[in-house]
Amino acid sequence: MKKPFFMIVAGGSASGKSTVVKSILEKAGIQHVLVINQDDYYLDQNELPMHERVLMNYDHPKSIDIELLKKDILMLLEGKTIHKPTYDYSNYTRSEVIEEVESKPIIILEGILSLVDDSIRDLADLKLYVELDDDIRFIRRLSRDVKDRGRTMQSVINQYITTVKPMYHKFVKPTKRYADIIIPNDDKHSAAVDVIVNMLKTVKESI
Ligand SMILES: Nc1ncnc2c1ncn2[C@@H]1O[C@H](COP(=O)(O)OP(=O)(O)O)[C@@H](O)[C@H]1O
Ligand SMILES: O=c1ccn([C@@H]2O[C@H](COP(=O)(O)O)[C@@H](O)[C@H]2O)c(=O)[nH]1
Repeated sequence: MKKPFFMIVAGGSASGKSTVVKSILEKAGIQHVLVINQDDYYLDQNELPMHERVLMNYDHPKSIDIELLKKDILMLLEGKTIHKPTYDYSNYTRSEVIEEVESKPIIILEGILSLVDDSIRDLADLKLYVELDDDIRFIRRLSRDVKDRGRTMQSVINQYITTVKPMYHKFVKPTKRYADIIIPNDDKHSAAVDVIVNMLKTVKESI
C-alpha cells in the first residue's frame, strides 16, 4: 500500500476547522478519507472529580496525550489499524468508547494544537490553518458550546478569559507560520476548499 497522504488542519477554537473539513469531505468524497480529531487525544481525566476537571487548561499543549497521538498517526501512515480514544465534552474527559479505526489513503488530523509538535508536523504533506477574527470565534464558540457541548454561557465566558484566549495567543496563533495554506472563514470558504479538494482528487487518482 502507498503511504497515505497526511494533511493537518489547525486554527483557533471555533475558527471553523471541523466545518472546513466537512466541506472538503463532501466535495472530495469521504470513502478515501479518515479524519482524526485531536480532541479525542486529551489526557484521560476520569480519576479527577468534576469540579477539578472543569478548571483544567484544555488549550495548553500539555493537555494532549501527544505520545499516543504520534504513535497512532505513525501506525495509520503505515496502513495499520488503531484503537482510538473518544472524548466527551460534557464530562470534560475521555468517554469509555474506544473506536477501531482503519487507515485510509488520505488522513486528516484536525485540532487547535495540531501544528505545535514538530515531529507530527514534519510528517504532513499539507498543512492548513483556518483563520478567523477572535471576536467572531468567541461568538461562534459560545453559541456552539451551549448548544452542542453541554456548557453554560457563564462557564464558556470564564474559560475563554482564563485559558482559551491567552493560550491561543501563546501556542495556537504562532503555528500559522507553518501552514502551506491559510483559509479565511469569516464568510465563505468555498474557494479555498475547492483548491484543496482538487489537490486531494489528484492524490486519489494516484492511489
Ligand atoms: N463560515 C461560517 N459561517 C458561519 N458559521 C460558521 C462558519 N464556519 C463555522 N461556523 C460555525 O461556527 C461554529 C464553530 O465551527 P467549528 O467548525 O466547530 O470550529 P472548530 O472546529 O474550529 O472549533 C460552529 O457552530 C459552526 O457551525
Ligand atoms: O473538556 C474539554 C476539552 C476541550 N475543551 C475546549 O475545546 C477546544 C478545542 O475544540 P475546538 O473544536 O477546536 O473548539 C479548546 O479550545 C478547549 O478549550 C473544553 O472546553 N473542554
